[in-house]
Amino acid sequence: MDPGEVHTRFIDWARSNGISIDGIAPAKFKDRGMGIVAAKDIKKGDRLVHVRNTSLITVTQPQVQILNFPSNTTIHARLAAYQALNYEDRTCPHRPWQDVWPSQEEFEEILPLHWSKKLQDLLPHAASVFLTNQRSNLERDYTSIHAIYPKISRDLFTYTWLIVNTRTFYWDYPDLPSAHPRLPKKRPQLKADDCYAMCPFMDYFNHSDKGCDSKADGKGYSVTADRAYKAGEEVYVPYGSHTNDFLLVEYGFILDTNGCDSLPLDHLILSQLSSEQVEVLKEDGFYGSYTLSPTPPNICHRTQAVVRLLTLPLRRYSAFVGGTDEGAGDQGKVNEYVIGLLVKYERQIMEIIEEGEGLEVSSEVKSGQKDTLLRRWKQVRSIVKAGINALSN
Ligand SMILES: C[S@@+](CC[C@H](N)C(=O)[O-])C[C@H]1O[C@@H](n2cnc3c(N)ncnc32)[C@H](O)[C@@H]1O
Repeated sequence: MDPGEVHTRFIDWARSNGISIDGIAPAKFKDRGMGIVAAKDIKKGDRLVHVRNTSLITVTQPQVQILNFPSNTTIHARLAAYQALNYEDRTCPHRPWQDVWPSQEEFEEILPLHWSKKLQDLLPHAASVFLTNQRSNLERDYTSIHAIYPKISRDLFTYTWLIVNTRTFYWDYPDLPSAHPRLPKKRPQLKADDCYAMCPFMDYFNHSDKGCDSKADGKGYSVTADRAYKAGEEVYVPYGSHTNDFLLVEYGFILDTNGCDSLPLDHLILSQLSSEQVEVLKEDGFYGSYTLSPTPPNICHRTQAVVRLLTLPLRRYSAFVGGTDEGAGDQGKVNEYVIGLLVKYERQIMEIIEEGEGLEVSSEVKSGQKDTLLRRWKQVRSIVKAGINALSN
């Protein structure tokens, strides 16, 4: 189970930097880089790792604070710039940590941001929306950093920005008092985008929809075993309740089994609405975020509402959203409408899968990228089929 020299050096560095590691070790896995294995049998509730708050990298750390950023620079951009400024410095204090991160080439292979346009154009709609947002956030951050640190190249910034994106943990500064001047904003105003911490060693854990519990408190960050593990088993930490489209764009992989997976239906439904219907839905708080899940009840309450507006007299829709009618009497009509949309979508999916299968592997279309894209589309088709079957019965 020897993880290799750079990893052994990093573990020594980690232990001497306030990180306790108990019963687990880094290991290399096929198709997912490094991860964590149980180095011995582990009991449920055992603490596997603790990272002291002073070993985290956050914007309140003095070495990040001394950098000069305009006040509207995002936390993501500040951490990425800090890493970029240190990246070429062999004497940087956390060099052993940087040495175990995935390379730029590995990101180019797995992250859709780096895929060719040909493949990006074939992404499922939800993934393509995530990618557009990611691209515009990166552009915003690069523009603000380039203005003050022009020596940081776009390539290096993109790399460290993606390192931050794939390797940070949620940290709402529990070690600092509520109105501490080092907080980016006063605590009650903290947004999720402010709560980034880079967490040495913790960032070895791969994601699964089920796994160990991670917890932050005033002393630092820790991971506790969610169940018993046999020596040699991989140990996961869930990154959150994410769909496979989100995981693909933000982290560069999809899960074969993902209890949090679903499909947004907005791209099928919003185009069916008249401008009056859009107004009604906005007023009632039911505009957008329509979802299809692979398991019952398959269509969410918001989808129930919008389809009622599309297919029934206004008063029946109003009774449903107002809660005076549960809507069972109209369910057949709602299901029939959604099945119609899904059957049409399934035909489009088949065409896309056919197009994807026909792509020749080349420098523009790497075989792993094509494989991931097709796997995702086949998952999308299964969710759609499950929806059609459930609603037909
Ligand atoms: C926090 S890092 C985890 C450690 C990482 N595997 C490494 O080699 O350093 C997150 C990255 O790990 C990979 N990853 C995490 N969970 C995965 C999984 N279940 N399957 C495939 N890749 C995974 C993805 O590349 C993701 O961007």
